[in-house]
Amino acid sequence: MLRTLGRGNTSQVRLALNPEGQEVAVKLPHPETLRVHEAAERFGNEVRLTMQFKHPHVVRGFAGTAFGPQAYLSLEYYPDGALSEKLARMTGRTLPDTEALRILADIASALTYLHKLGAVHQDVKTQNIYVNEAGRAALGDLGNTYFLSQGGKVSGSPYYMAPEIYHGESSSSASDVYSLGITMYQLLTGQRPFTGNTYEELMIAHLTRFATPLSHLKPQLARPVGRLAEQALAKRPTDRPSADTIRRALLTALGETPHDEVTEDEQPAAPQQQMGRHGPVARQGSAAAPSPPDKAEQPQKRGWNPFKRK
Ligand SMILES: Nc1ncnc2c1ncn2[C@@H]1O[C@H](COP(=O)(O)OP(=O)(O)OP(=O)(O)O)[C@@H](O)[C@H]1O
Repeated sequence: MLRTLGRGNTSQVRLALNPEGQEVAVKLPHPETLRVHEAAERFGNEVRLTMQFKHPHVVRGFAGTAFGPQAYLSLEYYPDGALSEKLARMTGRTLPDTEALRILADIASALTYLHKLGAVHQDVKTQNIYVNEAGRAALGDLGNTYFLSQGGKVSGSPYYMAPEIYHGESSSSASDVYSLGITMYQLLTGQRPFTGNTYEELMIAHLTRFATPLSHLKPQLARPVGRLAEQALAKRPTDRPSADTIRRALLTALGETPHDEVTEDEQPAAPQQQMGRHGPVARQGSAAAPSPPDKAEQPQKRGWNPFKRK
């Protein structure tokens, strides 16, 4: 292990060299994570799904052990850390438009892929986006991800959480699209559409307020992108566009011709039988847990965690 890259609620992440001499980020669960059943399940879920999904814009997993004292996950290393951390280091917390559009197109592409497979990510936010030196982005933290056909515990992060999740309803591809809409707004304007000093204030904002139209805040933005970002924040899930529609508009705004997303060789491999120390995991679903606080962006109010559901 070369050095510590960061610490989250569940694990610490260290830089290491794999047997091929390549730099990798290694996630090691905290001892408390392994002791608490739900947290250990969530880590195991992340290991299993990260190894299962294969997509250029989903953080790549190289190897892992889902459960037990030797549990770990080796991941592609991103020298800039999470996008939230990169933004916090930048004055104004905004990226040039082309960089923001590219990151959003890549994340919309990752969601298109997951949704096509019947999976829901449940935690799209800048803390879970990683950008490489070429400016290409990948969606990480699959701890809360689940397949709709198998069911899973609903979770999310209050700044990014769709109205129906606040209502206690189930998550869906549309609730991921809502979180993508918040991320679009944040990356393209430098501000969040909904703010609050308490969980309740934030909930009321998401349930009852309407964001200032992106076209007002950013008149130079390609109209279809602005319109779709606003529609992504629709209160009713059925009024939101698909991740693929958003992906196509973002690519068009970048001057590219969008092609179809999922190809044969992008399908996930069969579940990795050798992974768990105690045999393969039968099915995932109950592994989700509330999201972590974001150290860089957390409001200064004590006793309230804007990244945890009540
Ligand atoms: N692939 C990576 N490359 C570089 N740095 C990383 C990578 N993955 C994680 N990190 C760093 O480690 C920190 C902790 O990672 P992460 O937030 O995923 O931890 P976690 O405990 O698994 O998550 P959670 O808090 O959601 O339970 C990140 O904020 C980031 O700084």
